[in-house]
Amino acid sequence: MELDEALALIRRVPDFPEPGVVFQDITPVLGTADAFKAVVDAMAQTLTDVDAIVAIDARGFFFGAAVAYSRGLGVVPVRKAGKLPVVGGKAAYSLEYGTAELEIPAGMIEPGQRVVVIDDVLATGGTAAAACELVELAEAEVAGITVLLEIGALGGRGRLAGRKLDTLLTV
Ligand SMILES: O=P(O)(O)OC[C@H]1O[C@H](OP(=O)(O)OP(=O)(O)O)[C@H](O)[C@@H]1O
Ligand SMILES: Nc1ncnc2[nH]cnc12
Repeated sequence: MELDEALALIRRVPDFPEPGVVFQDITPVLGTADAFKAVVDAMAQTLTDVDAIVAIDARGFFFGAAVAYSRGLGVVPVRKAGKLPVVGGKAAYSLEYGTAELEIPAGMIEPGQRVVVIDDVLATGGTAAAACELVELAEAEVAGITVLLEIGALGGRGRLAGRKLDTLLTV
């Protein structure tokens, strides 16, 4: 399947999870074998010199794990607070529809490693910026951020200024 056809499967759901938000639902991309492959392959091609992948809880796990597997890399889950048994660092952040805290597992990233952060959607950039903060807290380098979909009007790209940012689609 062509990448464009795969990306066209993303559904826009008005007023979810709260009034005024247009939710970009990537579920049909996950559930359609050819689309999932097209998207994962395209995300994997954005990586250059990389030692590890950080994938963001929860939707980022699908893409981060698949990209890591396809590139022969490990995947480090950055999780919503309270889910990891051994925590290396914590960062609070706000996103389009709320606030939360992310945690990185201890000892999974070596100082100096080049790490790419992977997620499904970039909106305000709060989540991705927090994940980058955690990578840098581990004294590793953020080699890039790769997302499937960027919501341009919410300014996430500006929040990540100076970093390598790859997105397959901007709406
Ligand atoms: O750029 P931002 O404004 O920070 O928003 C983007 C984040 O929002 C969504 O996650 P959500 O917290 O809804 O969690 P989920 O993946 O568990 O559904 C999405 O998967 C990104 O991680
Ligand atoms: N509008 C949106 N759709 C899907 N995921 C999101 N994360 C933050 N804003 C979002």
